Amino acid sequence: MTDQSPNPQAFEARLRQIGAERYHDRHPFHHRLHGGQCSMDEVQAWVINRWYYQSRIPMKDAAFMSRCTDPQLRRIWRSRIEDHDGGEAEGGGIRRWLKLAEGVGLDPDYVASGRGVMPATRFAVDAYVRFVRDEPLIAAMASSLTELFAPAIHGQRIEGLLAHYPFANPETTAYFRHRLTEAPKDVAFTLRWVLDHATSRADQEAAAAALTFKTEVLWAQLDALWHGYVEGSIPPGAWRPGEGQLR
Ligand SMILES: O=C(O)c1cc(C(=O)O)c2c(n1)C(=O)C(=O)c1cc(C(=O)O)[nH]c1-2
Repeated sequence: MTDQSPNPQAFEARLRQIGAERYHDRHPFHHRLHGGQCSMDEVQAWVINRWYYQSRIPMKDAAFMSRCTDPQLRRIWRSRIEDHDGGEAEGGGIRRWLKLAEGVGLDPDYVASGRGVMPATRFAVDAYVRFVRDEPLIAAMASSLTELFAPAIHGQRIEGLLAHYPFANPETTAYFRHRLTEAPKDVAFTLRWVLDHATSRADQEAAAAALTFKTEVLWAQLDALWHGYVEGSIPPGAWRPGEGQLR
């Protein structure tokens, strides 16, 4: 029996359609943030919770690399960890995120401690790390393909923050500017790899499901932020406005 898997162009179009329908650029919290309607409490809540995602990205990439038997794949993948951790002197994305934290008036040590992160943020992000650790390599790689859609949202964010919030300046938005070149580099390689290797119907289904799962990881974090800080239903143990401020 022949496998009627769609050609790579059709498969790529399917992946892009998942982003068009489900990526978190469509979430009302992002419209509010980029449109300048967030209060500073809401901005601080976003920075604290999104920190947890940032902090776990290099850990999920290390989990991925621990499973790669191919040195060439590890060589390429390790630049993702370097982008976030950087060198001791200059740092990387993690340090740039903490500059944003300071810029919005938060104590960077408080943010880096992870205290105050909402349970739903933890559950969503931890699920992503576990997915990449446990699922087949094609699915693990495909789950990072949300980055196909990230440069557009980073561009909107830089523009929106600079237009609407006094804390926004080249230093506090540096995290997003760096991602404008880092993400396309990562995603060009990963998309090519997934298109070349997911040639059976089953692999294409698994890759599409992985990308869908990842859009849910991102969306769930913003739903939690909205419920907690826009609607004011802060879960027990989560950050409360006024805590963790820069002195
Ligand atoms: O601000 C965003 O909307 C956004 C989204 C995503 C994404 O699509 O997963 C990432 C990032 N930023 C990001 O900064 C980042 O380093 C990153 C790494 C990954 C990944 O899955 O490996 N996604 C993302």
